[in-house]
Amino acid sequence: MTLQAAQKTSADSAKALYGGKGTRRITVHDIAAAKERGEKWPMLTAYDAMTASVFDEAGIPVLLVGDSMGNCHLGYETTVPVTMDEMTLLSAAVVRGTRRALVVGDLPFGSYQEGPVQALRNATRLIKDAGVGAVKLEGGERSHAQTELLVKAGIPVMSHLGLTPQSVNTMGYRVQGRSDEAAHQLLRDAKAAQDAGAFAVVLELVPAELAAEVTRSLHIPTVGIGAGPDTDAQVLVWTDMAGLTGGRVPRFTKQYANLRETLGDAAKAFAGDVVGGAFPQEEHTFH
Ligand SMILES: Nc1nc(=O)c2c([nH]1)NC[C@@H]1CN(c3ccc(C(=O)N[C@@H](CCC(=O)O)C(=O)O)cc3)CN21
Ligand SMILES: CC(C)C(=O)C(=O)O
Ligand SMILES: [Mg+2]
Repeated sequence: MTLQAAQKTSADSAKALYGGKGTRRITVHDIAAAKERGEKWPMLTAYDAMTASVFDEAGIPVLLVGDSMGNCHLGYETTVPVTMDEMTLLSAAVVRGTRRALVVGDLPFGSYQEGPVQALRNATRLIKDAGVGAVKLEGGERSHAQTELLVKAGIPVMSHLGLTPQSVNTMGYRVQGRSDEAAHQLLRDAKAAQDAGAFAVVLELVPAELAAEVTRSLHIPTVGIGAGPDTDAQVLVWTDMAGLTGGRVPRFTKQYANLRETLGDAAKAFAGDVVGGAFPQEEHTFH
């Protein structure tokens, strides 16, 4: 498929999710309706207002302010150091840059593990101070009480299972759910998330067959990343998808542009013009 055709397909599917209107923000009800209609939808991460506005105008219906901002935006090695202050600041920027997308904010490591009350306090901050429409947290059974309290309080929750990067220090970055026991645990986690009231479940780095089984067993949508073709939605980290991430990227990523090269070339051209005296010219100059 050509990129243009791919873009058209993406815009069309987003339009379907918008119910053909596209004049208001997507809600979790639109997400539920898309699952009933069997529609697939795209999700991207975003960490700033300008990039978010590009994705919003491109028709991406759901934007995740991921704690992947830790490595993709803030220069940390992992997502583990990301704080509530950082999440709140960048989530607010993404909300300001968008008009139609449902903005989901990740709850960072240490902001909900103490228990439901801590989770509610921090999720409330993202809802009130940043203006996000939903939050995401890692863990199914282990985060059941947190999810339940947030949903009771009126905060939509997206759950995140499989590879949960906030646990990198215990699990590493390996494919999850390969053994029978691990597959059964993933199914239990997915059910726990659904029972607690989650509106969607991210499945990261799990075998495609298992992701398909989880997708069939739930009435809420699954959002895959490295989980094969049979989830209801797909999410990618935007800097990976656009070719801006430096160094190694996960094998499940597809690169749709090469922003690293494009930006580098622009910077080199500017530098050359300054050194060679070709910039600024008369049209850039005031008298
Ligand atoms: N830039 C970026 N992209 C991501 O997708 C991402 C982040 N950052 N940060 C948070 C988490 C961490 N993620 C990761 C990190 C590493 C692998 C990785 O190295 N995967 C191996 C597969 C390992 C196996 O076969 O078991 C790979 O080769 O892709 C995967 C997901 C996904 N998330
Ligand atoms: C990879 C997605 C699901 C995520 O949690 C993030 O970007 O932080
Ligand atoms: Mg995350």
